Amino acid sequence: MALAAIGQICSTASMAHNLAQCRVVIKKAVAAGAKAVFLPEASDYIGSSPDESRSLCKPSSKSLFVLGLQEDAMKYSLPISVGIHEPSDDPKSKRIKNTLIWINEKGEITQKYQKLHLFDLEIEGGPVMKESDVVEPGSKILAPFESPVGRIGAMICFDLRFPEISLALKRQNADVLLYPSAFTPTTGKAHWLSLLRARAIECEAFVIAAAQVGTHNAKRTSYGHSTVINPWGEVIGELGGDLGEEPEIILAQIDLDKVKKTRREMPLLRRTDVYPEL
Ligand SMILES: O=C(O)CNC(=O)[C@H](CS)NC(=O)CCC(=O)C(=O)O
Repeated sequence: MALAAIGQICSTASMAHNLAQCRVVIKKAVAAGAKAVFLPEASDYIGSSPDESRSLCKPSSKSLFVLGLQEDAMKYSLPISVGIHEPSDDPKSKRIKNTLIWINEKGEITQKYQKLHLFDLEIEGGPVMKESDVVEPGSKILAPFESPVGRIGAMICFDLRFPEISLALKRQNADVLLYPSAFTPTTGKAHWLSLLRARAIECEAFVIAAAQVGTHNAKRTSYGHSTVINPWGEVIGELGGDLGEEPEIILAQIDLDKVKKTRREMPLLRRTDVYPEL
């Protein structure tokens, strides 16, 4: 049993401002005795145009945002999961990476996951997004890794719509599924909670979804509603759709016995003789 802190922020193009918001979350987490902190997708920045997003992008070793979080992780002996942007490995590429990094309690980056599914959306009279113009997709699932709150399976935002990836992580014994996100208000209202609960129920795992909230710039707003769900599908922590006075957190006990008990009481044995194993 360990306490997780999930922070909800509103990133802008100012990395200093975004780091300050994350530090409010971290301070609250430390005061509460949390054993790990979870921050949203794109916590480092949300640009107002593809060009701005590209120009703000730096290697994590040179990002004041990432260095600041590494310093805090070390100072408080507190691991941090956070969504950031990184340059492509191909110096000629015009696209950047949408990455989740795990900073351990010594302040070292020990895990990286690059978002597999990119969000291209064109809703009539609604939001239009073309993430694939700016972001290059990853090409592998990150094997689940150990943390103070259990074995973590990392995904990002739009990955939530693809159960194949969460099922593959569950098959590798993930206890906790992460979906750091920046959902649109339109799709969030319609689908966010149902998808998160479905992933928790079908994987019999905890789901931790730290979300961006509120108005990032004249063109972008996020749905918020950061959520934590247990392996039975019950919402054990939830925030609202406004930033409020300052970034808020959810504190949630991650009880790994609940994962074992749920999987023991209702085994979900797949018919891989009939359909392929994921
Ligand atoms: O722009 C950035 O830098 C950060 N990235 C995002 O906000 C991404 C891509 S635009 N958002 C999503 O994947 C939302 C998915 C969603 O809303 C849904 O599946 O309904």
